[in-house]
Amino acid sequence: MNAATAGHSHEAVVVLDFGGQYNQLIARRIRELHVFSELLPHTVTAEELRRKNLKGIVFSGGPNSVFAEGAPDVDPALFDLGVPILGICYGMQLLAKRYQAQVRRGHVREYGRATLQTADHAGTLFAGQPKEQQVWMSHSDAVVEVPAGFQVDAVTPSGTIAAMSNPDAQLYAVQHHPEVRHTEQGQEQIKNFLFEVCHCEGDWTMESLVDSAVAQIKSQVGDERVLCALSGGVDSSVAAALVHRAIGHQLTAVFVDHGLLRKGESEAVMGTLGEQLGIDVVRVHASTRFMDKLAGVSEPEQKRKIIGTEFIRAFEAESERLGPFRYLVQGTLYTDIIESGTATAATIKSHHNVGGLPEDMTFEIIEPLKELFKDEVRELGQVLGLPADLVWRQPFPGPGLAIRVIGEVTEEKLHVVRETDAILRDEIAKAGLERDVWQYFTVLPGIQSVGVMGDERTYAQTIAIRAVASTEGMTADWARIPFDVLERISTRMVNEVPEVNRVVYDITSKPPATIEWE
Ligand SMILES: Nc1ncnc2c1ncn2[C@@H]1O[C@H](COP(=O)(O)OP(=O)(O)OP(=O)(O)O)[C@@H](O)[C@H]1O
Ligand SMILES: O=c1[nH]c(=O)c2[nH+]cn([C@@H]3O[C@H](COP(=O)(O)O)[C@@H](O)[C@H]3O)c2[nH]1
Ligand SMILES: NC(=O)CC[C@H](N)C(=O)O
Ligand SMILES: [Mg+2]
Repeated sequence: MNAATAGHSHEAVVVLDFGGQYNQLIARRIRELHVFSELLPHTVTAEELRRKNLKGIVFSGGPNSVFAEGAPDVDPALFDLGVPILGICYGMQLLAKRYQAQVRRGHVREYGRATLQTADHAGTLFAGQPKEQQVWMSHSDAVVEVPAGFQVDAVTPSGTIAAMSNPDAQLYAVQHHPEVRHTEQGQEQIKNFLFEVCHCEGDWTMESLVDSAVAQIKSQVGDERVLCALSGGVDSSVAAALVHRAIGHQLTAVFVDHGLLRKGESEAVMGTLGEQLGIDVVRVHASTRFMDKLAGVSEPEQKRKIIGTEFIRAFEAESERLGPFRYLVQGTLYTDIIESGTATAATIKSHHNVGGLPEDMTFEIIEPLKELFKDEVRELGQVLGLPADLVWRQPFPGPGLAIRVIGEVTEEKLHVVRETDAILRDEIAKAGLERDVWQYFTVLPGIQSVGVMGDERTYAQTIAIRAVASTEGMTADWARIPFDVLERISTRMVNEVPEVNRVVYDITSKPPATIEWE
Protein backbone atom coordinates (compact mmCIF):
# COMPACT_ATOMS: atom_id res chain seq x y z
CA MET A 1 0.00 0.00 0.00
CA ASN A 2 1.13 3.57 -0.56
CA ALA A 3 0.08 7.16 -0.43
CA ALA A 4 -2.56 7.03 -3.09
CA THR A 5 -4.12 3.84 -1.81
CA ALA A 6 -4.32 4.77 1.85
CA GLY A 7 -7.57 6.55 2.54
CA HIS A 8 -10.29 4.12 3.35
CA SER A 9 -12.64 6.49 5.08
CA HIS A 10 -12.91 8.56 1.90
CA GLU A 11 -15.46 7.86 -0.80
CA ALA A 12 -13.84 5.63 -3.39
CA VAL A 13 -14.48 4.90 -7.04
CA VAL A 14 -12.16 2.09 -8.07
CA VAL A 15 -10.84 1.29 -11.55
CA LEU A 16 -10.44 -2.38 -12.42
CA ASP A 17 -7.42 -3.02 -14.61
CA PHE A 18 -7.80 -5.02 -17.80
CA GLY A 19 -4.38 -3.97 -19.10
CA GLY A 20 -5.16 -0.87 -21.18
CA GLN A 21 -2.59 1.86 -21.84
CA TYR A 22 -4.53 4.64 -20.17
CA ASN A 23 -5.90 2.85 -17.12
CA GLN A 24 -3.96 4.74 -14.47
CA LEU A 25 -5.07 7.90 -16.21
CA ILE A 26 -8.70 7.02 -15.45
CA ALA A 27 -7.92 6.87 -11.72
CA ARG A 28 -6.02 10.10 -12.00
CA ARG A 29 -8.90 11.92 -13.74
CA ILE A 30 -11.20 10.79 -10.93
CA ARG A 31 -8.78 12.05 -8.28
CA GLU A 32 -8.61 15.36 -10.17
CA LEU A 33 -12.32 15.68 -9.42
CA HIS A 34 -11.61 15.15 -5.71
CA VAL A 35 -12.82 11.60 -5.45
CA PHE A 36 -10.32 9.04 -4.19
CA SER A 37 -9.52 6.45 -6.86
CA GLU A 38 -7.09 3.62 -7.33
CA LEU A 39 -6.34 1.07 -10.02
CA LEU A 40 -6.97 -2.49 -8.80
CA PRO A 41 -6.46 -5.86 -10.50
CA HIS A 42 -9.59 -7.06 -12.29
CA THR A 43 -9.50 -10.10 -10.00
CA VAL A 44 -10.41 -8.06 -6.90
CA THR A 45 -13.31 -9.66 -5.03
CA ALA A 46 -16.59 -8.07 -3.95
CA GLU A 47 -15.57 -8.97 -0.39
CA GLU A 48 -12.42 -6.83 -0.65
CA LEU A 49 -14.35 -3.93 -2.11
CA ARG A 50 -16.97 -4.10 0.64
CA ARG A 51 -14.30 -2.86 3.10
CA LYS A 52 -14.13 0.46 1.28
CA ASN A 53 -16.49 3.39 1.24
CA LEU A 54 -17.25 2.36 -2.33
CA LYS A 55 -19.33 4.67 -4.52
CA GLY A 56 -18.73 3.22 -7.95
CA ILE A 57 -16.63 0.93 -10.15
CA VAL A 58 -15.02 1.52 -13.54
CA PHE A 59 -14.07 -1.37 -15.84
CA SER A 60 -11.08 -0.20 -17.89
CA GLY A 61 -9.94 -0.89 -21.43
CA GLY A 62 -7.62 -3.73 -22.36
CA PRO A 63 -5.93 -5.52 -25.25
CA ASN A 64 -8.01 -8.72 -25.08
CA SER A 65 -11.19 -9.76 -26.81
CA VAL A 66 -13.96 -10.61 -24.36
CA PHE A 67 -14.69 -13.91 -26.11
CA ALA A 68 -11.06 -15.01 -26.34
CA GLU A 69 -10.10 -17.99 -24.24
CA GLY A 70 -9.04 -16.93 -20.75
CA ALA A 71 -10.15 -13.32 -21.38
CA PRO A 72 -10.02 -11.39 -18.08
CA ASP A 73 -13.32 -11.15 -16.26
CA VAL A 74 -14.58 -9.94 -12.87
CA ASP A 75 -16.01 -11.49 -9.72
CA PRO A 76 -19.74 -11.83 -10.59
CA ALA A 77 -20.59 -10.73 -7.05
CA LEU A 78 -19.45 -7.19 -7.99
CA PHE A 79 -22.82 -6.75 -9.67
CA ASP A 80 -24.55 -7.28 -6.29
CA LEU A 81 -22.63 -4.52 -4.51
CA GLY A 82 -25.35 -2.02 -5.37
CA VAL A 83 -22.95 0.61 -6.78
CA PRO A 84 -22.97 2.00 -10.35
CA ILE A 85 -20.58 0.55 -12.92
CA LEU A 86 -19.01 2.37 -15.87
CA GLY A 87 -17.48 0.21 -18.59
CA ILE A 88 -14.87 1.80 -20.86
CA CYS A 89 -13.92 0.09 -24.16
CA TYR A 90 -13.07 -3.50 -23.13
CA GLY A 91 -15.16 -2.71 -20.04
CA MET A 92 -18.17 -1.92 -22.22
CA GLN A 93 -17.71 -5.13 -24.18
CA LEU A 94 -17.48 -7.07 -20.93
CA LEU A 95 -20.80 -5.62 -19.73
CA ALA A 96 -22.38 -6.51 -23.06
CA LYS A 97 -21.09 -10.07 -22.78
CA ARG A 98 -22.36 -10.50 -19.23
CA TYR A 99 -25.86 -9.45 -20.28
CA GLN A 100 -25.80 -11.74 -23.31
CA ALA A 101 -25.56 -9.07 -26.00
CA GLN A 102 -23.60 -9.52 -29.18
CA VAL A 103 -19.97 -8.42 -29.37
CA ARG A 104 -18.33 -8.96 -32.73
CA ARG A 105 -14.61 -9.49 -33.02
CA GLY A 106 -12.64 -7.31 -35.45
CA HIS A 107 -15.93 -5.75 -36.54
CA VAL A 108 -14.60 -2.19 -36.89
CA ARG A 109 -11.22 -0.61 -36.62
CA GLU A 110 -11.55 2.77 -34.97
CA TYR A 111 -8.20 4.16 -33.80
CA GLY A 112 -7.80 7.77 -32.83
CA ARG A 113 -10.23 10.59 -33.46
CA ALA A 114 -13.93 9.84 -34.00
CA THR A 115 -17.13 11.85 -33.94
CA LEU A 116 -19.71 10.79 -31.42
CA GLN A 117 -23.38 11.46 -32.09
CA THR A 118 -25.43 11.24 -28.94
CA ALA A 119 -29.09 10.24 -28.99
CA ASP A 120 -31.79 12.69 -27.85
CA HIS A 121 -32.62 10.40 -24.95
CA ALA A 122 -28.92 9.94 -24.01
CA GLY A 123 -28.89 10.06 -20.28
CA THR A 124 -26.87 11.34 -17.40
CA LEU A 125 -23.34 10.71 -18.71
CA PHE A 126 -23.85 13.08 -21.64
CA ALA A 127 -25.93 15.74 -19.84
CA GLY A 128 -25.00 19.30 -20.75
CA GLN A 129 -22.82 18.28 -23.72
CA PRO A 130 -23.10 18.97 -27.45
CA LYS A 131 -24.92 16.33 -29.50
CA GLU A 132 -21.81 15.90 -31.64
CA GLN A 133 -18.45 15.65 -29.98
CA GLN A 134 -14.93 14.49 -30.70
CA VAL A 135 -13.76 11.39 -28.86
CA TRP A 136 -10.68 9.15 -28.88
CA MET A 137 -11.20 5.52 -29.85
CA SER A 138 -8.92 2.50 -29.79
CA HIS A 139 -10.77 -0.71 -30.58
CA SER A 140 -11.62 -3.28 -33.21
CA ASP A 141 -14.26 -5.36 -31.40
CA ALA A 142 -17.72 -3.80 -31.11
CA VAL A 143 -21.06 -4.27 -29.39
CA VAL A 144 -23.46 -4.85 -32.28
CA GLU A 145 -26.67 -5.13 -30.28
CA VAL A 146 -27.29 -3.80 -26.78
CA PRO A 147 -28.49 -6.18 -24.05
CA ALA A 148 -32.13 -6.28 -22.98
CA GLY A 149 -32.93 -3.36 -20.69
CA PHE A 150 -30.16 -1.18 -22.20
CA GLN A 151 -30.53 1.83 -24.49
CA VAL A 152 -28.13 3.07 -27.17
CA ASP A 153 -26.85 6.48 -26.03
CA ALA A 154 -24.44 7.27 -28.85
CA VAL A 155 -23.14 6.04 -32.20
CA THR A 156 -20.27 6.98 -34.51
CA PRO A 157 -20.91 7.79 -38.22
CA SER A 158 -20.05 4.17 -39.15
CA GLY A 159 -23.10 3.15 -37.09
CA THR A 160 -21.01 1.60 -34.33
CA ILE A 161 -22.68 1.58 -30.93
CA ALA A 162 -20.48 3.98 -28.98
CA ALA A 163 -22.33 4.27 -25.67
CA MET A 164 -25.11 2.40 -23.89
CA SER A 165 -26.77 2.43 -20.50
CA ASN A 166 -29.29 0.79 -18.25
CA PRO A 167 -30.02 3.54 -15.71
CA ASP A 168 -32.33 1.33 -13.60
CA ALA A 169 -29.51 -1.13 -13.09
CA GLN A 170 -26.96 1.74 -12.70
CA LEU A 171 -24.90 0.41 -15.61
CA TYR A 172 -23.19 2.76 -18.08
CA ALA A 173 -20.72 2.09 -20.86
CA VAL A 174 -18.73 3.95 -23.50
CA GLN A 175 -16.61 2.55 -26.32
CA HIS A 176 -14.30 5.59 -26.43
CA HIS A 177 -11.75 6.73 -23.84
CA PRO A 178 -13.09 9.59 -21.71
CA GLU A 179 -9.82 9.67 -19.75
CA VAL A 180 -7.63 11.02 -22.57
CA ARG A 181 -7.49 14.76 -23.25
CA HIS A 182 -8.34 14.26 -26.93
CA THR A 183 -11.85 13.26 -25.87
CA GLU A 184 -13.21 16.78 -25.63
CA GLN A 185 -16.02 16.09 -23.17
CA GLY A 186 -14.27 13.19 -21.41
CA GLN A 187 -13.81 14.91 -18.09
CA GLU A 188 -17.47 16.03 -18.19
CA GLN A 189 -18.53 12.43 -18.69
CA ILE A 190 -16.40 11.23 -15.79
CA LYS A 191 -17.74 14.09 -13.69
CA ASN A 192 -21.33 13.15 -14.49
CA PHE A 193 -20.61 9.54 -13.60
CA LEU A 194 -19.08 10.53 -10.24
CA PHE A 195 -21.53 13.18 -9.14
CA GLU A 196 -24.80 12.47 -10.96
CA VAL A 197 -24.67 8.68 -11.11
CA CYS A 198 -22.56 7.68 -8.06
CA HIS A 199 -23.63 10.75 -6.03
CA CYS A 200 -20.14 11.38 -4.74
CA GLU A 201 -19.49 14.51 -2.72
CA GLY A 202 -15.82 14.98 -3.64
CA ASP A 203 -14.14 14.68 -0.24
CA TRP A 204 -10.60 13.83 -1.39
CA THR A 205 -7.81 16.40 -1.61
CA MET A 206 -4.01 16.56 -1.71
CA GLU A 207 -4.13 17.46 1.99
CA SER A 208 -5.93 14.22 2.73
CA LEU A 209 -3.33 12.35 0.70
CA VAL A 210 -0.62 13.83 2.92
CA ASP A 211 -2.46 12.71 6.05
CA SER A 212 -3.07 9.16 4.87
CA ALA A 213 0.47 8.75 3.47
CA VAL A 214 2.03 9.99 6.68
CA ALA A 215 -0.10 7.61 8.76
CA GLN A 216 0.70 4.72 6.46
CA ILE A 217 4.47 5.35 6.48
CA LYS A 218 4.46 5.65 10.29
CA SER A 219 2.74 2.33 10.75
CA GLN A 220 4.91 0.57 8.17
CA VAL A 221 8.26 1.83 9.45
CA GLY A 222 7.74 1.75 13.22
CA ASP A 223 11.06 2.68 14.83
CA GLU A 224 13.28 1.35 12.05
CA ARG A 225 15.72 3.64 10.24
CA VAL A 226 15.10 4.74 6.66
CA LEU A 227 17.43 5.84 3.87
CA CYS A 228 16.11 8.20 1.19
CA ALA A 229 17.54 8.32 -2.35
CA LEU A 230 17.50 12.08 -2.81
CA SER A 231 18.49 13.68 -6.12
CA GLY A 232 17.48 17.28 -5.61
CA GLY A 233 14.67 16.67 -8.12
CA VAL A 234 10.97 17.21 -7.53
CA ASP A 235 9.91 13.63 -6.94
CA SER A 236 12.48 12.58 -4.37
CA SER A 237 12.21 15.94 -2.57
CA VAL A 238 8.45 15.50 -2.20
CA ALA A 239 8.90 11.86 -1.14
CA ALA A 240 11.54 12.88 1.40
CA ALA A 241 9.37 15.67 2.79
CA LEU A 242 6.46 13.24 3.24
CA VAL A 243 8.57 10.59 4.94
CA HIS A 244 10.27 13.22 7.08
CA ARG A 245 6.89 14.44 8.23
CA ALA A 246 6.06 10.86 9.23
CA ILE A 247 9.24 9.73 10.98
CA GLY A 248 11.50 12.79 11.45
CA HIS A 249 15.06 11.97 12.48
CA GLN A 250 14.76 8.26 11.61
CA LEU A 251 15.32 9.44 8.02
CA THR A 252 18.74 9.92 6.39
CA ALA A 253 18.94 11.30 2.86
CA VAL A 254 21.71 10.21 0.48
CA PHE A 255 22.60 12.13 -2.67
CA VAL A 256 24.76 10.24 -5.14
CA ASP A 257 27.20 12.26 -7.24
CA HIS A 258 27.80 9.70 -9.99
CA GLY A 259 29.76 12.03 -12.21
CA LEU A 260 26.83 12.20 -14.63
CA LEU A 261 25.32 15.39 -13.22
CA ARG A 262 24.92 18.77 -14.87
CA LYS A 263 27.38 21.61 -14.47
CA GLY A 264 27.32 22.92 -10.91
CA GLU A 265 24.56 20.53 -9.83
CA SER A 266 26.36 18.64 -7.08
CA GLU A 267 27.34 21.85 -5.27
CA ALA A 268 23.90 23.41 -5.78
CA VAL A 269 22.12 20.39 -4.31
CA MET A 270 24.44 20.21 -1.31
CA GLY A 271 24.26 23.95 -0.81
CA THR A 272 20.53 24.41 -0.47
CA LEU A 273 18.53 21.19 -0.48
CA GLY A 274 19.08 20.07 3.09
CA GLU A 275 18.09 23.46 4.36
CA GLN A 276 15.04 23.69 2.09
CA LEU A 277 13.79 20.32 3.28
CA GLY A 278 15.01 20.50 6.87
CA ILE A 279 16.82 17.18 6.42
CA ASP A 280 20.51 16.26 6.71
CA VAL A 281 21.82 15.21 3.31
CA VAL A 282 24.85 12.94 2.91
CA ARG A 283 26.73 13.14 -0.40
CA VAL A 284 28.41 10.07 -1.89
CA HIS A 285 31.16 10.57 -4.47
CA ALA A 286 30.79 7.57 -6.74
CA SER A 287 31.88 8.83 -10.13
CA THR A 288 34.85 6.47 -10.47
CA ARG A 289 32.66 3.43 -9.79
CA PHE A 290 29.98 4.47 -12.26
CA MET A 291 32.47 5.37 -15.00
CA ASP A 292 34.43 2.13 -14.54
CA LYS A 293 31.28 0.05 -14.87
CA LEU A 294 30.06 2.02 -17.90
CA ALA A 295 33.37 1.76 -19.78
CA GLY A 296 32.94 0.10 -23.17
CA VAL A 297 29.14 -0.20 -22.86
CA SER A 298 26.99 1.41 -25.56
CA GLU A 299 23.62 -0.40 -25.54
CA PRO A 300 21.03 1.87 -23.84
CA GLU A 301 19.25 -0.78 -21.75
CA GLN A 302 22.55 -2.17 -20.54
CA LYS A 303 23.70 1.32 -19.55
CA ARG A 304 20.47 1.84 -17.60
CA LYS A 305 20.78 -1.49 -15.77
CA ILE A 306 24.38 -0.79 -14.79
CA ILE A 307 23.40 2.62 -13.44
CA GLY A 308 20.44 1.15 -11.51
CA THR A 309 22.70 -1.42 -9.91
CA GLU A 310 25.43 1.07 -9.03
CA PHE A 311 22.90 3.35 -7.35
CA ILE A 312 21.85 0.50 -5.07
CA ARG A 313 25.48 -0.48 -4.39
CA ALA A 314 26.11 3.14 -3.32
CA PHE A 315 23.11 3.07 -0.95
CA GLU A 316 24.21 -0.30 0.47
CA ALA A 317 27.64 1.11 1.19
CA GLU A 318 26.06 4.03 3.06
CA SER A 319 23.79 1.65 4.94
CA GLU A 320 26.85 -0.25 6.11
CA ARG A 321 28.65 2.93 7.08
CA LEU A 322 25.82 4.80 8.81
CA GLY A 323 23.10 2.21 9.35
CA PRO A 324 21.81 -0.37 9.23
CA PHE A 325 18.78 0.85 7.29
CA ARG A 326 15.94 -1.50 6.51
CA TYR A 327 14.01 0.74 4.14
CA LEU A 328 14.93 2.76 1.05
CA VAL A 329 12.67 5.63 -0.09
CA GLN A 330 12.59 6.47 -3.80
CA GLY A 331 10.63 9.19 -5.58
CA THR A 332 9.29 6.73 -8.15
CA LEU A 333 6.29 7.92 -10.19
CA TYR A 334 3.72 5.90 -12.09
CA THR A 335 5.38 6.96 -15.38
CA ASP A 336 8.66 5.31 -14.34
CA ILE A 337 6.82 2.06 -13.62
CA ILE A 338 4.71 1.84 -16.76
CA GLU A 339 7.64 2.72 -19.06
CA SER A 340 9.84 0.11 -17.39
CA GLY A 341 7.25 -2.52 -18.37
CA THR A 342 4.63 -4.41 -16.35
CA ALA A 343 2.81 -7.72 -16.70
CA THR A 344 0.55 -6.06 -19.24
CA ALA A 345 2.57 -3.10 -20.58
CA ALA A 346 5.61 -3.29 -22.90
CA THR A 347 9.08 -2.16 -21.74
CA ILE A 348 9.88 1.16 -23.39
CA LYS A 349 12.97 1.88 -21.30
CA SER A 350 14.06 0.58 -17.90
CA HIS A 351 14.04 3.51 -15.51
CA HIS A 352 17.05 3.10 -13.24
CA ASN A 353 14.87 3.13 -10.11
CA VAL A 354 12.43 0.45 -11.33
CA GLY A 355 13.51 -1.84 -14.18
CA GLY A 356 17.16 -1.09 -13.41
CA LEU A 357 17.18 -2.35 -9.81
CA PRO A 358 19.43 -5.36 -9.14
CA GLU A 359 17.73 -8.63 -8.19
CA ASP A 360 19.87 -9.17 -5.10
CA MET A 361 18.82 -5.91 -3.42
CA THR A 362 17.82 -6.37 0.23
CA PHE A 363 16.27 -2.97 1.03
CA GLU A 364 12.52 -2.85 1.38
CA ILE A 365 11.37 -0.08 -0.93
CA ILE A 366 9.03 2.73 0.08
CA GLU A 367 7.57 4.64 -2.87
CA PRO A 368 4.82 6.94 -1.65
CA LEU A 369 4.31 8.55 -5.09
CA LYS A 370 4.25 5.47 -7.24
CA GLU A 371 0.68 5.87 -8.42
CA LEU A 372 0.94 9.57 -9.12
CA PHE A 373 1.87 11.62 -12.17
CA LYS A 374 4.38 14.48 -12.19
CA ASP A 375 1.84 17.30 -12.07
CA GLU A 376 0.10 15.66 -9.10
CA VAL A 377 3.46 15.44 -7.32
CA ARG A 378 4.07 19.13 -7.95
CA GLU A 379 0.70 19.92 -6.40
CA LEU A 380 1.60 17.72 -3.45
CA GLY A 381 4.92 19.57 -3.10
CA GLN A 382 3.05 22.85 -2.91
CA VAL A 383 0.72 21.47 -0.25
CA LEU A 384 3.79 20.35 1.74
CA GLY A 385 5.12 23.90 1.54
CA LEU A 386 8.23 23.18 -0.54
CA PRO A 387 9.83 26.22 -2.23
CA ALA A 388 8.52 27.07 -5.71
CA ASP A 389 11.91 26.74 -7.40
CA LEU A 390 12.14 23.16 -6.16
CA VAL A 391 8.58 22.25 -7.08
CA TRP A 392 8.89 23.69 -10.60
CA ARG A 393 12.40 22.46 -11.35
CA GLN A 394 12.60 20.70 -14.71
CA PRO A 395 12.92 16.90 -14.40
CA PHE A 396 16.43 15.44 -14.62
CA PRO A 397 16.72 11.66 -15.06
CA GLY A 398 18.58 9.56 -12.50
CA PRO A 399 20.98 8.15 -15.15
CA GLY A 400 21.80 11.78 -15.88
CA LEU A 401 24.01 12.75 -18.80
CA ALA A 402 24.82 9.08 -19.49
CA ILE A 403 21.59 8.75 -21.50
CA ARG A 404 22.31 12.01 -23.34
CA VAL A 405 25.66 10.77 -24.61
CA ILE A 406 24.55 8.29 -27.25
CA GLY A 407 26.59 5.12 -27.09
CA GLU A 408 29.64 4.71 -24.88
CA VAL A 409 30.07 7.27 -22.10
CA THR A 410 33.45 8.96 -21.72
CA GLU A 411 34.60 11.99 -19.73
CA GLU A 412 35.29 13.89 -22.97
CA LYS A 413 31.75 13.34 -24.28
CA LEU A 414 30.24 14.19 -20.89
CA HIS A 415 32.16 17.44 -20.96
CA VAL A 416 30.58 18.45 -24.29
CA VAL A 417 27.05 17.64 -23.12
CA ARG A 418 27.63 19.39 -19.79
CA GLU A 419 28.94 22.60 -21.35
CA THR A 420 26.25 22.83 -24.03
CA ASP A 421 23.53 22.02 -21.48
CA ALA A 422 24.78 24.87 -19.27
CA ILE A 423 24.53 27.31 -22.21
CA LEU A 424 21.03 26.09 -23.06
CA ARG A 425 19.85 26.47 -19.46
CA ASP A 426 21.40 29.89 -19.19
CA GLU A 427 19.73 31.19 -22.37
CA ILE A 428 16.35 29.68 -21.48
CA ALA A 429 16.56 31.40 -18.09
CA LYS A 430 17.59 34.71 -19.67
CA ALA A 431 14.62 34.47 -22.05
CA GLY A 432 12.32 33.88 -19.06
CA LEU A 433 11.16 30.54 -20.48
CA GLU A 434 12.03 28.27 -17.54
CA ARG A 435 8.42 27.65 -16.58
CA ASP A 436 7.13 27.50 -20.17
CA VAL A 437 9.35 24.69 -21.38
CA TRP A 438 8.73 21.48 -19.41
CA GLN A 439 12.14 19.96 -20.01
CA TYR A 440 15.14 21.03 -22.11
CA PHE A 441 18.60 19.60 -22.59
CA THR A 442 21.27 18.73 -25.11
CA VAL A 443 22.20 15.38 -26.61
CA LEU A 444 25.48 14.27 -28.17
CA PRO A 445 24.53 11.86 -30.97
CA GLY A 446 28.18 11.18 -31.85
CA ILE A 447 27.94 12.42 -35.42
CA GLN A 448 30.82 14.42 -36.87
CA SER A 449 30.32 16.78 -39.76
CA VAL A 450 32.23 19.31 -41.82
CA GLY A 451 32.19 23.01 -41.02
CA VAL A 452 34.15 26.14 -41.78
CA MET A 453 35.36 28.45 -39.03
CA GLY A 454 37.79 31.35 -39.52
CA ASP A 455 38.29 30.18 -43.11
CA GLU A 456 39.43 26.82 -41.83
CA ARG A 457 37.81 23.45 -42.28
CA THR A 458 36.42 21.79 -39.15
CA TYR A 459 35.29 18.23 -38.67
CA ALA A 460 33.54 18.24 -35.32
CA GLN A 461 30.56 17.15 -33.21
CA THR A 462 26.86 17.81 -33.69
CA ILE A 463 24.74 18.80 -30.69
CA ALA A 464 20.99 18.20 -30.64
CA ILE A 465 18.70 20.40 -28.58
CA ARG A 466 15.70 18.61 -27.10
CA ALA A 467 12.98 20.77 -25.55
CA VAL A 468 9.45 19.60 -24.84
CA ALA A 469 6.05 20.70 -23.63
CA SER A 470 4.26 18.21 -21.41
CA THR A 471 2.21 17.88 -18.23
CA GLU A 472 3.26 14.49 -16.94
CA GLY A 473 5.88 13.15 -19.35
CA MET A 474 3.65 10.36 -20.70
CA THR A 475 3.13 12.32 -23.90
CA ALA A 476 5.01 15.40 -25.07
CA ASP A 477 5.25 17.85 -27.92
CA TRP A 478 8.41 19.61 -29.07
CA ALA A 479 8.60 23.09 -27.61
CA ARG A 480 8.28 26.11 -29.90
CA ILE A 481 11.28 28.03 -28.57
CA PRO A 482 11.45 31.39 -30.39
CA PHE A 483 13.93 31.44 -33.29
CA ASP A 484 15.93 34.33 -31.86
CA VAL A 485 16.52 32.39 -28.63
CA LEU A 486 17.53 29.30 -30.63
CA GLU A 487 19.89 31.45 -32.64
CA ARG A 488 21.63 32.76 -29.52
CA ILE A 489 21.89 29.23 -28.14
CA SER A 490 23.37 27.86 -31.34
CA THR A 491 25.89 30.68 -31.73
CA ARG A 492 27.08 30.37 -28.15
CA MET A 493 27.43 26.59 -28.33
CA VAL A 494 29.62 26.68 -31.40
CA ASN A 495 31.65 29.66 -30.18
CA GLU A 496 32.15 28.48 -26.62
CA VAL A 497 32.48 24.72 -26.99
CA PRO A 498 35.32 23.97 -29.43
CA GLU A 499 34.28 20.34 -29.96
CA VAL A 500 30.98 21.49 -31.55
CA ASN A 501 30.48 22.88 -35.07
CA ARG A 502 26.77 22.18 -35.68
CA VAL A 503 23.54 22.45 -33.68
CA VAL A 504 20.23 20.79 -34.62
CA TYR A 505 16.75 20.98 -33.08
CA ASP A 506 14.73 17.81 -32.36
CA ILE A 507 11.16 18.30 -33.64
CA THR A 508 9.56 14.96 -32.75
CA SER A 509 6.75 14.52 -30.30
CA LYS A 510 6.26 11.62 -27.85
CA PRO A 511 4.90 9.33 -29.21
CA PRO A 512 6.44 8.38 -31.59
CA ALA A 513 9.78 9.43 -30.03
CA THR A 514 10.48 9.53 -26.30
CA ILE A 515 11.77 12.59 -24.45
CA GLU A 516 15.29 11.30 -23.78
CA TRP A 517 17.16 9.77 -26.71
CA GLU A 518 18.07 6.55 -24.86
N1 LIG B 1 21.71 11.46 -7.87
C1 LIG B 1 20.83 10.78 -7.15
N2 LIG B 1 21.09 10.48 -5.85
C2 LIG B 1 20.20 9.80 -5.11
N3 LIG B 1 19.03 9.35 -5.59
C3 LIG B 1 18.71 9.60 -6.86
C4 LIG B 1 19.58 10.34 -7.70
N4 LIG B 1 19.00 10.46 -8.92
C5 LIG B 1 17.81 9.82 -8.83
N5 LIG B 1 17.63 9.30 -7.60
C6 LIG B 1 16.48 8.49 -7.13
O1 LIG B 1 15.78 7.98 -8.25
C7 LIG B 1 14.44 8.46 -8.27
C8 LIG B 1 13.95 8.68 -9.68
O2 LIG B 1 14.66 9.75 -10.30
P1 LIG B 1 13.85 10.88 -11.05
O3 LIG B 1 14.82 11.73 -11.77
O4 LIG B 1 12.72 10.26 -11.78
O5 LIG B 1 13.17 11.70 -9.87
P2 LIG B 1 13.68 13.01 -9.14
O6 LIG B 1 15.10 13.24 -9.47
O7 LIG B 1 13.37 12.87 -7.71
O8 LIG B 1 12.77 14.12 -9.74
P3 LIG B 1 12.87 14.83 -11.15
O9 LIG B 1 11.99 14.02 -12.05
O10 LIG B 1 12.36 16.18 -10.88
O11 LIG B 1 14.29 14.82 -11.61
C9 LIG B 1 14.50 9.74 -7.46
O12 LIG B 1 13.22 10.09 -6.99
C10 LIG B 1 15.46 9.37 -6.37
O13 LIG B 1 14.82 8.59 -5.38
O1 LIG C 1 14.82 9.08 -12.96
C1 LIG C 1 14.71 8.73 -14.12
N1 LIG C 1 15.28 7.56 -14.44
C2 LIG C 1 15.32 7.09 -15.69
O2 LIG C 1 15.87 6.02 -15.91
C3 LIG C 1 14.66 7.90 -16.67
N2 LIG C 1 14.48 7.76 -18.01
C4 LIG C 1 13.77 8.84 -18.43
N3 LIG C 1 13.49 9.65 -17.40
C5 LIG C 1 12.69 10.87 -17.41
O3 LIG C 1 11.34 10.46 -17.54
C6 LIG C 1 10.60 11.35 -18.41
C7 LIG C 1 10.07 10.58 -19.60
O4 LIG C 1 11.18 10.23 -20.37
P1 LIG C 1 11.17 9.42 -21.74
O5 LIG C 1 10.12 10.04 -22.60
O6 LIG C 1 12.54 9.55 -22.27
O7 LIG C 1 10.83 8.01 -21.38
C8 LIG C 1 11.59 12.44 -18.79
O8 LIG C 1 11.39 13.53 -17.90
C9 LIG C 1 12.95 11.79 -18.59
O9 LIG C 1 13.98 12.72 -18.30
C10 LIG C 1 14.03 9.08 -16.30
N4 LIG C 1 14.05 9.49 -15.03
N1 LIG D 1 -8.92 -0.46 -25.90
C1 LIG D 1 -9.68 -1.50 -25.63
O1 LIG D 1 -10.16 -1.70 -24.52
C2 LIG D 1 -9.82 -2.50 -26.74
C3 LIG D 1 -10.78 -3.61 -26.44
C4 LIG D 1 -10.70 -4.75 -27.46
N2 LIG D 1 -9.42 -5.36 -27.38
C5 LIG D 1 -10.96 -4.17 -28.86
O2 LIG D 1 -10.07 -4.13 -29.67
O3 LIG D 1 -12.07 -3.79 -29.15
MG1 LIG E 1 15.80 13.42 -11.26
